Amino acid sequence: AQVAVRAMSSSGGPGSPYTSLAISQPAEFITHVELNRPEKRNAMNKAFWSEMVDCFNAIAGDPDCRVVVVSGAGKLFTAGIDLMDMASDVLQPEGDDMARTSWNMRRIIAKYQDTFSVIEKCPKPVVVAVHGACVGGGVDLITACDIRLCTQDAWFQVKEVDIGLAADVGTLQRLPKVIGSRSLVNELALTARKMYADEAKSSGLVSRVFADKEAMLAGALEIAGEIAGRSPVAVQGTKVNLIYSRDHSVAEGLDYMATWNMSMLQTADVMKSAQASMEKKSPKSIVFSKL
Ligand SMILES: CCC/C=C/C=C/C(=O)SCCNC(=O)CCNC(=O)[C@H](O)C(C)(C)COP(=O)(O)OP(=O)(O)OC[C@H]1O[C@@H](n2cnc3c(N)ncnc32)[C@H](O)[C@@H]1OP(=O)(O)O
Repeated sequence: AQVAVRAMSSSGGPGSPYTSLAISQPAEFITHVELNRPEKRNAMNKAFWSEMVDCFNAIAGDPDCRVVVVSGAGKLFTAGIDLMDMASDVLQPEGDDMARTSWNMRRIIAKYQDTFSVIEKCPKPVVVAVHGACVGGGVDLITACDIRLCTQDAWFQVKEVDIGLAADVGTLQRLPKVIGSRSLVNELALTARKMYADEAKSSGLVSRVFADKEAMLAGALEIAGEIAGRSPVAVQGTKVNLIYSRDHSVAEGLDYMATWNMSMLQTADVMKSAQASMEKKSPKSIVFSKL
């Protein structure tokens, strides 16, 4: 996995294992994953749905990556699922009878769900930076990320009802956990109305709004740098436990945490970090072992 991530540095061109993504390493321990079909508004084609899984599995196992930034190339973040590819893949499951066809359809949907669940399962935090439109599958994608940023011109649309389906790859499950108002989630999902940057910020979908894409990417890299400079044991344990706690009771979360830290507290990172803190040094001055 590690080799795959290294090999794909500055990809998108010859030698890259990906056709829909461009991967680079803008700074030590930071991986930038760019949705890279700008001429098709980064519409999520067949290649994209499987390449994201390969890419994030590789990132999960790469000790030289501690944090990921995701953004879109070109005019906007993404136009959602590729409507041209959709007909041939999702809408034509094979099977000798209804049971078998349905079974195959279920398998296809589960595979599509993996494309974004892999982001959540990756222990490295993922910062997503949205400019322009974020449509349909784009909302599924960003709700699986850990930190969401956008530009002032960004808009978000749970578009699925407009194309005749209930969103089935994460939005309906994760968006209610991201923004506090159930009523707002219902309104967005049932009407497919666009939500603009200011409302995205006030509702809690994004934590920061930037004037333009350049400022946003600089901001994303700054946040990523703060994360990458801290103990990977602490950071990855924090992500895993935050997600666990979101889906469990407080008592279950505390129990899981105790089990997690009974081993993870036995790390040199605690002593190194505590010492730096006593000496009023930044954690970024510490050299942590790779994880
Ligand atoms: C089990 C499956 C689970 C997944 C479900 C996911 C569901 C969804 O994602 S629902 C949402 C589907 N997306 C859409 O309905 C958006 C369609 N696109 C647009 O509305 C506009 O393109 C957009 C507002 C995003 C941008 O407009 P702009 O004027 O900037 O660009 P266009 O001139 O429209 O497009 C430029 C070229 O890109 C192609 N393209 C855009 N979107 C898609 C798409 N979703 N699928 C395929 N291709 C797309 C467009 O055809 C143009 O191509 P070309 O004519 O060759 O230049």
